[in-house]
Amino acid sequence: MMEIVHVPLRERAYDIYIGSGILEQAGFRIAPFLSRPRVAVVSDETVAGLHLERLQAALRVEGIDSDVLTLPAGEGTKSWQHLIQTVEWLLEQKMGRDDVVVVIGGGVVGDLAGFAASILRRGVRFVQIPTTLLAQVDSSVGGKTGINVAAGKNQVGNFHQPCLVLADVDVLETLPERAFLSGYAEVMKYGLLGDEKFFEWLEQHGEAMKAGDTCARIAAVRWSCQMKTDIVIRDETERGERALLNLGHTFGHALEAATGYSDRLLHGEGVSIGCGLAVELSARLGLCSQEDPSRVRAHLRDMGMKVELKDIPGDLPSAESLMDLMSQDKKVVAGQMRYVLMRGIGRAFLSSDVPRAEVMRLLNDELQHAR
Ligand SMILES: NC(=O)c1ccc[n+]([C@@H]2O[C@H](COP(=O)([O-])OP(=O)(O)OC[C@H]3O[C@@H](n4cnc5c(N)ncnc54)[C@H](O)[C@@H]3O)[C@@H](O)[C@H]2O)c1
Ligand SMILES: O=C(O)C(=O)C[C@@H](O)[C@H](O)[C@H](O)COP(=O)(O)O
Ligand SMILES: [Zn+2]
Repeated sequence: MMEIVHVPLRERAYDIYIGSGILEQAGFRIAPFLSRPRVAVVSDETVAGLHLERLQAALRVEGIDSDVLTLPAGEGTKSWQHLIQTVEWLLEQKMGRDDVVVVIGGGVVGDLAGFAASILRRGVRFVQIPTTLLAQVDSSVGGKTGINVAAGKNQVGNFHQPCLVLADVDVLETLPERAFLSGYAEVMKYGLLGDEKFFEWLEQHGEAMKAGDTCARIAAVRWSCQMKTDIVIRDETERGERALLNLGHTFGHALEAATGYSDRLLHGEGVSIGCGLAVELSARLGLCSQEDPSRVRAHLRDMGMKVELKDIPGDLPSAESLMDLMSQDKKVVAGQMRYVLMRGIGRAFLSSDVPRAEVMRLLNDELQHAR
């Protein structure tokens, strides 16, 4: 069972292979990109322990040698410290301009090592082998790479497209449920932002995906990658439409910063809560019906996801502080916040016309429930 999504970005075009048994094909799929039979692999400790051996075996079948850098698992790895470590290691490995870096793991190592590849000798090619649902449907596609810094989430980075993406849904079998649901938030985001039919399909098949149904997982990954590709090819560097992929992220990124990029709140959990807030804000502004926030939050609850601020363990800062964190958002233009809002499910749009007082009211109401 295999699907291919092509990303037609002229000289940066690439294919996304999605299916079962794709990891075993890594050697012959990567070989055509190599100028010599050697790659540098970057992973994290958890993924390396579970899936690295199979990757290296698949490479060996094609006579490809691999050296491996294994980083700590978790959001904290998307840092200056680990960026330096990764770049220095790639230089020690004498990875040249014509070599290829292979990243196997979730969005954390994908974003970090993709960024390292983008600045190594002013840019070397890299292959993404995403092992979380989130990475398969979102972070491995579209070329956003980067790290978190004191000023905020992904504030230092680059657009650098991979040359190949290998998404093997079999590796999701070892993924803990919490990480699966975090990725599911980004899947649901696509339905909310641009395709009500997909949202309906998720309402019907979300449980099957969670239970491990391979066909449902392949279908959802393909659908998501195709939707992201369609947007990215029209607006690769986020001058306009691509910002729709940021639905739920203005709130979500601020919440991740407020919780210290820690285990208290995973990226997708921030997105899940952020999508709930974005649709609630849209309803309060009279842009969509009052039923929409209820429907979205009901589906999230049914799936067992975090939905409201009260679902975040521990204390949260004030609405004022959250607004301050949100002011670092990359969608800000001329000092003005821009929000992704909804006219209905599947009908997101970008707006700079949102009264600050309305956002403050929403955050204060939600914080009150959380106390
Ligand atoms: N570049 C983009 O377009 C983009 C899009 C969405 C999210 N992101 C970024 O992605 C990051 C989140 O990615 P993530 O959710 O994949 O987190 P992650 O990379 O931290 O992975 C989650 C956890 O699952 C473990 N893991 C990974 N694959 C596994 C497997 N198959 N079996 C068992 N455990 C496994 C990891 O070791 C980690 O502990 C955030 O930093 C977010 O900002 C980037
Ligand atoms: O690919 C995009 O564009 C996205 O916005 C996808 C998001 O899910 C992702 O979290 C991205 O890293 C956020 O980008 P940022 O520019 O808001 O940091
Ligand atoms: Zn995201």
